[in-house]
Amino acid sequence: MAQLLKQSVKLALIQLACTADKSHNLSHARTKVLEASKTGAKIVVLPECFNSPYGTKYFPQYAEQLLPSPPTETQSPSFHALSRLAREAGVYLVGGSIPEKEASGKKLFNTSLTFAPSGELLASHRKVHLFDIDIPGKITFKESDVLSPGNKITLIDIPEYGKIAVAICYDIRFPELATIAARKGAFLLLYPGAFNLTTGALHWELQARARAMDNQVYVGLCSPARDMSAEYNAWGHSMVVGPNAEVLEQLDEKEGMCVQELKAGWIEEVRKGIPLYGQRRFDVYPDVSAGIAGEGR
Ligand SMILES: NC(=O)CC(=O)C(=O)O
Repeated sequence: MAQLLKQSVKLALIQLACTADKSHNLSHARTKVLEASKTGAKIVVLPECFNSPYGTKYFPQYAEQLLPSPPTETQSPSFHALSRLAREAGVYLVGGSIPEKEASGKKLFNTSLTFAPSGELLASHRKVHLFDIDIPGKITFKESDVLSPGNKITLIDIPEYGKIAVAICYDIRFPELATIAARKGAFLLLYPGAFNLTTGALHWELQARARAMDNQVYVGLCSPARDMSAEYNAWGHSMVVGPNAEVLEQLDEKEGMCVQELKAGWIEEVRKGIPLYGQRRFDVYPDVSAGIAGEGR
């Protein structure tokens, strides 16, 4: 049987210090992505909302339409900066996420764009599950006050390496998305995400390891660095987890970068030892991946 990850590849997660200045965030991301590419990383990931503060009052102000053609560059600065950067660095760039304004201008989304080393847009993922929570005395957040949800699972076929899945932050709490992506052959689940000091301490590592353990795949979570002067304090702790749910690397809360080699053959080795894949009982419960098309764009 063919290996899910066709050849070993270095993954870099950039835990970026994000500010309220969009053009600074874009140029700082460029510096860090170029630094990541010098380590030999071929898949590079930025955090959720890396070009804007994370907060519902900021999304309308920072949102961009995603217009690929040249005369519209001023309307889509992040789209163009990420595309150019993927080409300049020669990497597959999972551009964290940015607030997106739909063409009609009516709806806003939290959207992740993935570019090939040619600069071509390979996929866009709109956060499917919006972050609406209310933990008394701790944190209340309601993305759905201003954002609309996406409606697809995003699987991206990278010819040299295999399939990866991209989803955003709160999406990780819904294991169906991960299971469907893994059953459709993903070797890596990537989540740009910004948990906070309450939910980060409770669930960040647990979620990453659970998705890896359930599906026996690699998982990467990429957070912004923590900024205690911002209204929303990100947890940080970007991490790479292996298919045995082993934490390969985890940062603290400060700006930094995880660079890890994902090893071809390791997923198959893990699945040989604990052969969940041949032991499922679809005669007892349904296959959640049946009939669902994972799409790139
Ligand atoms: N920010 C999010 O989307 C999710 C989060 O912080 C959590 O699930 O906790």
